[in-house]
Amino acid sequence: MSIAVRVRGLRRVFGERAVLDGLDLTIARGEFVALLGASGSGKTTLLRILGALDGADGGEVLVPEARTIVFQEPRLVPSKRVLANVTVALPRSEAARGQRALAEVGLERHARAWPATLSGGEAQRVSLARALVREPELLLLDEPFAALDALTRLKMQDLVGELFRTHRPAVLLVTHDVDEAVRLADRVCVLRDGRLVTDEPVAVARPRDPGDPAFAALRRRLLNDLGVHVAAAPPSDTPDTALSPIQTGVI
Ligand SMILES: Nc1ncnc2c1ncn2[C@@H]1O[C@H](COP(=O)(O)OP(=O)(O)OP(=O)(O)O)[C@@H](O)[C@H]1O
Repeated sequence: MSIAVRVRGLRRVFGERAVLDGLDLTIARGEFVALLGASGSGKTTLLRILGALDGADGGEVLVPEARTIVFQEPRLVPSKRVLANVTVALPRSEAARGQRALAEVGLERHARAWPATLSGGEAQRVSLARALVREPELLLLDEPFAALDALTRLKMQDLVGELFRTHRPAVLLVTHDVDEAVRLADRVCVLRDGRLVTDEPVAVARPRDPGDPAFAALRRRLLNDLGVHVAAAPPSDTPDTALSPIQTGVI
């Protein structure tokens, strides 16, 4: 297995608290890993360290040079048109790639638009195009769909799945949404008390259907690992409307 990310014994301390405390994580090249954890468990801290936006207090972190982060908010430059936002980090000679990246996220006709005229979902697609145009070996996604409405979120998940299959970067996706993690990832991890308490492959056939018993069983296990106790699946004659919000998998 060729490795994209190797983290050993990672420690990060804020004040008195070791937010990351002996964390180990390996991501293979081209592997999609989802990271779940309660609010404040240190997910963003880990992502920021992998993206070199923050330093570690101990341990070993090996990541590829070619890496990019997509945040919850698109962080576009308001004074640059959409295409210029996408190509901002490219040499001028490679600007044509920006147009192709926009086409991949379905926004080729918005190349000359200003960021302020885009919807939230469109702006986030631009930020994905900006990240992928550099062909990163590691793509760090920090709750990239959290601010979007449920329908846009599902469409974005499909898009990220497609882009992942085309570009094949290693991905670390931080999310609060257990279903999103199970839909997209090759492996899911749960961060608690400074380290990964769960790290397991997603053994659910693709395309992944939340109605698949293997999907539901993994969801239930992950929610339990996150401290949310969910009863076993209801009998099949129970109407869907009986599902509680927790069973949608968003923590
Ligand atoms: N620069 C900082 N200075 C002090 N404390 C910090 C700093 N950055 C993060 N923390 C603390 O570290 C803990 C973990 O924060 P982090 O943002 O990594 O959690 P998270 O799991 O991403 O949470 P959420 O899911 O709510 O986004 C929190 O208690 C936070 O207050």
